[in-house]
Amino acid sequence: MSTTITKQRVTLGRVRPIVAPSVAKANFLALGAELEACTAAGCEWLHCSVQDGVFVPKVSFGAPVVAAARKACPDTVIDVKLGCIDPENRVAEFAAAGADAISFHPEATKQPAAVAQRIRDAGVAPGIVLNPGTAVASVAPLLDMVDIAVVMLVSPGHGGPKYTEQAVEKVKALRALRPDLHISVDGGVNEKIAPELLRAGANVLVAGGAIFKADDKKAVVAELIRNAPHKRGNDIQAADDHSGPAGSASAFEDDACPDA
Ligand SMILES: O=C(CO)[C@@H](O)[C@H](O)COP(=O)(O)O
Repeated sequence: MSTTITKQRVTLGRVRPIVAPSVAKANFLALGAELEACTAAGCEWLHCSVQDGVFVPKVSFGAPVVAAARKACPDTVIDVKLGCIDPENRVAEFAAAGADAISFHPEATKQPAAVAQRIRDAGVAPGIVLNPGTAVASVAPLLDMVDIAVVMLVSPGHGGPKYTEQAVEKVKALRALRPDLHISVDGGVNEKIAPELLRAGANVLVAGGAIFKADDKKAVVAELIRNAPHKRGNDIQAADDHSGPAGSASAFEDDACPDA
């Protein structure tokens, strides 16, 4: 299992709650100001959902927008999710654009382990994305090769139902397998379902509409992680239940939190 620092901004170990606005939902006419407002509100990561119109039916944006986000927010983690066929062909481009993390769909490539290694060799933290139809068992052999698992609550680009309960079960299973992993949840995440996802063991909340539609982004960020199990006095049982070997502590830090 990798326990080293992959790149300065994405580290492994005792995880903490992080809010990652999904840049695709920003107002592109005011992108710099929108992203700066997110970081000022306490968002430590920015989530860039790249969709190629093939693996994901919609087209979102590419490396120039990622580079713009990097420029607007030089100290923020730029977390790229490649909704692209053959992600191996995109790694160099997004690493050069300034990505700190690149996640990909295992189904989008014939050689997922090689893609994870290519991302790491580029100095970027690798991650895998689990669509609603992707089982944890099917990605288990890859888990030791990545620093992030993104659990989708929706089918990217398709709309349709939100698979919250299935996502909660996947998060619990992933947390049991990798106590130090960044486990991200994505797709319709809001203040109502965030507590359940955090209790299950997720620590990165990707939120698009919830953040970008809000006038008071700081209040939304605070509300999203208000019941995070890392906070003293809150119920940390669920996180402890999935924190790895017997006797190990909760995966959640006690006191590192954007609004603490
Ligand atoms: O890439 C995707 C979905 O395909 C996500 O990153 C969404 O764009 C998140 O936005 P909300 O569903 O939270 O509004």
